[in-house]
Amino acid sequence: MTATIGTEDLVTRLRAHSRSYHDQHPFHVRMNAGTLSPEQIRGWVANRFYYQENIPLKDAAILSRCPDPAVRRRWIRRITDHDGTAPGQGGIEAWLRLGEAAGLSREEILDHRHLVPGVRFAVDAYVTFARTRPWVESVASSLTELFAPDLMAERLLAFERYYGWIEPSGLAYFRDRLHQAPRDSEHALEVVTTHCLSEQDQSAAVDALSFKCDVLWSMMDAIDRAFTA
Ligand SMILES: O=C(O)c1cc(C(=O)O)c2c(n1)C(=O)C(=O)c1cc(C(=O)O)[nH]c1-2
Repeated sequence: MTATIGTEDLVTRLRAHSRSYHDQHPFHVRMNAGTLSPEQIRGWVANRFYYQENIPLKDAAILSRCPDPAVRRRWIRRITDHDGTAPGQGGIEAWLRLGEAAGLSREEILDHRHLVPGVRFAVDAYVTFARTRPWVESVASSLTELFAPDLMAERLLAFERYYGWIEPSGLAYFRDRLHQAPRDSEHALEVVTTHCLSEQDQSAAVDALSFKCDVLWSMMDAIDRAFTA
């Protein structure tokens, strides 16, 4: 028989990954300290768009592998948050508006001309993970969102304070995520703690979160290398 281990332990192990979250990446540290140039901010926005575009594909992959209607009913909300329910709505559109507010054209964001190989590889690896790993592991990999709200709040303050050349209406994406991310991560944590009862399943969940921290970190490394002289 496989031993059952307390969920408190699991939550502690998962939360400990805040230490490898991308908020501590030197590029983010410089962003929040207000020392990035407009070109560097634009490079980050254009590259992060590839992540934004792929999040709904990743969530659709999770839905396609999840046998539980109750989980699917809540998880599907993530897709409509990003895609909206009509043209001109949703998070992907909000990110495009952030790009425009920062001086990029829609066209140059959508055609990926600024996308660097390392970001493409990291994001594609995240989507492939969701398509190939057990669905609960993919849910666990989304738990970086436990750590996202603090970074979003810090980023909002930094953008308002240091990057006044960005049209303030372009920051709506970050404001929306401030309440979406806690709602989403609370659900993901509920799924993981309900389904991962054996040491083996709990370790797989922790490994999935570790993999995701690496995805985010690799994206930042690639952006930093491409846009820092
Ligand atoms: O700007 C960020 O630092 C950040 C981080 C993360 C994250 O921690 O995965 C997400 C987002 N933003 C985000 O906007 C978003 O929609 C999102 C979805 C997910 C996910 O894994 O399902 N993470 C994140």
